[in-house]
Amino acid sequence: MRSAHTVEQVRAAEGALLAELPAGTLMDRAAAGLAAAVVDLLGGAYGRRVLLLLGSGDNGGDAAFAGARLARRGCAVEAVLLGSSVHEAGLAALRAAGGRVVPGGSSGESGPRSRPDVVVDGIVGIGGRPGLRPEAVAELERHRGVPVVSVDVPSGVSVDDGRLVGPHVTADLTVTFGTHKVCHLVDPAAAACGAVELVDLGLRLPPVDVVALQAADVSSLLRTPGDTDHKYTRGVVGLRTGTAYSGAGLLSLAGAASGLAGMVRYAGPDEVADLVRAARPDVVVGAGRVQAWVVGSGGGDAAGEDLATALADEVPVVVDADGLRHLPEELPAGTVLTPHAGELARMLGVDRAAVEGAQLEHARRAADRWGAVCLLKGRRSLVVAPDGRAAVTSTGVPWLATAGAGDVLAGLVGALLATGLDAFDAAAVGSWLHGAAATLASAGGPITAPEVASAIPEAVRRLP
Ligand SMILES: NC(=O)C1=CN([C@@H]2O[C@H](COP(=O)(O)OP(=O)(O)OC[C@H]3O[C@@H](n4cnc5c(N)ncnc54)[C@H](O)[C@@H]3O)[C@@H](O)[C@H]2O)[C@@H](O)CC1
Ligand SMILES: [K+]
Repeated sequence: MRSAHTVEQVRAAEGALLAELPAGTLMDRAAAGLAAAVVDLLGGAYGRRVLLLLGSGDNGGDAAFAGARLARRGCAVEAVLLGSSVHEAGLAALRAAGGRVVPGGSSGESGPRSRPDVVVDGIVGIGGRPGLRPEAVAELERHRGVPVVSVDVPSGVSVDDGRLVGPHVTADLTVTFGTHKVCHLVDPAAAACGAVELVDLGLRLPPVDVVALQAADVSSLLRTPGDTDHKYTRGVVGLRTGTAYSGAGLLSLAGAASGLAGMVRYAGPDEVADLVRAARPDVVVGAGRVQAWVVGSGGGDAAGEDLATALADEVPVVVDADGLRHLPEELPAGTVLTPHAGELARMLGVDRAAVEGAQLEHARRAADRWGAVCLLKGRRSLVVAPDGRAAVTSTGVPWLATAGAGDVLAGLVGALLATGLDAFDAAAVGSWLHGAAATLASAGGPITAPEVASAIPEAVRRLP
């Protein structure tokens, strides 16, 4: 599991460790890891040109000490000072190792002599306010096209919530220390991190609020059938979907009928039921006892009625698409809402851009408002529980942004709920598997929603 901590948690853990260790130990560990990552990226050290962008805090200190290590290994290291002050010990170490300070600025004459092979962004770290000063923006602009390694976080991003609220660095690689921060996992900031590498500092950290499941976590959460299981003990998932748009109904069914639950029931309108009978002999048509319902996908105006009927059964419910327009004031614990950014914006009465810019905040608002798990679909879908816990989905490919993919996801989450997973785990595991299935189906090329559904069993088979 990848875990992300807040700045406050990191500071507390660092403080405790700093008190036990000789001065400079943590920064030395950070700088060693950072220098090694830069050498890896460059494919060597000797003769490589490294440009450090140094701000005034310890983030710049990390970069300067790493620069000293790189200079000792034969890199030509230059530094531009962008802060009102500089980490003096770091700068002294850099100079002693042969690194030199060069003026910044937009003119080629006053700056570094030749194009660097890498820019190391030590402008600000976890102590930074979001945004960048104009000098920093100009300096970054000047080296556009050169790979950027960010120290701890891409400078300028909002570290604790993953927002982007002003100019920021867009990194190829971010080398972070001690633990992941929220901005490494949550979009849109996560998209600015590039690849993320974690350097262990030996911090003792508290439990986390934001995680990203890995394959092994999914494997241990997934309920696999035992010798004594039969179809009913494995769980029955029911669908009241496709009332207005039969295609969406069939796709939610395809997601639900991927073999994870013991049985799938379709309880939608007769016209769609006829299609279901023809397409899916494994699906039982007609209402009956279920352990979880899926409603809303392709539901149109009837989705409100479908939702009310499902809720009356007092089993967990996945509410998708049109169902999200008919939410009652309060929902029972165990409900999963699956909006995309536009739907969540409508639910909360805000602009879509506001949701896209602050995804964690808005998903948390919805989870809190309705007392339900909110699965906000996006490049890195977010699953948030009413108590604020969040799981970020790290699987998937851009090709997954295709019509009907959300219907498949709703069905899949419903099937997982029916197997007995709680709402948070069902949504997190479902979202992870959905992304993994998309990656398998895509194999680098375009995909359609039915192909994603068909690849779910293979995604499960490949779990460790
Ligand atoms: N605390 C520790 O024990 C460790 C900290 N480490 C490093 O220390 C960093 C945190 O250092 P600091 O607390 O000194 O803070 P930062 O280096 O993140 O930045 C704070 C400084 O930047 C200025 N600043 C704030 N926002 C700015 C902006 N938008 N543009 C320009 N300047 C801005 C502030 O005035 C302050 O001088 C971490 O990110 C990490 O890189 C590592 O060395 C590991 C150990
Ligand atoms: K940085």
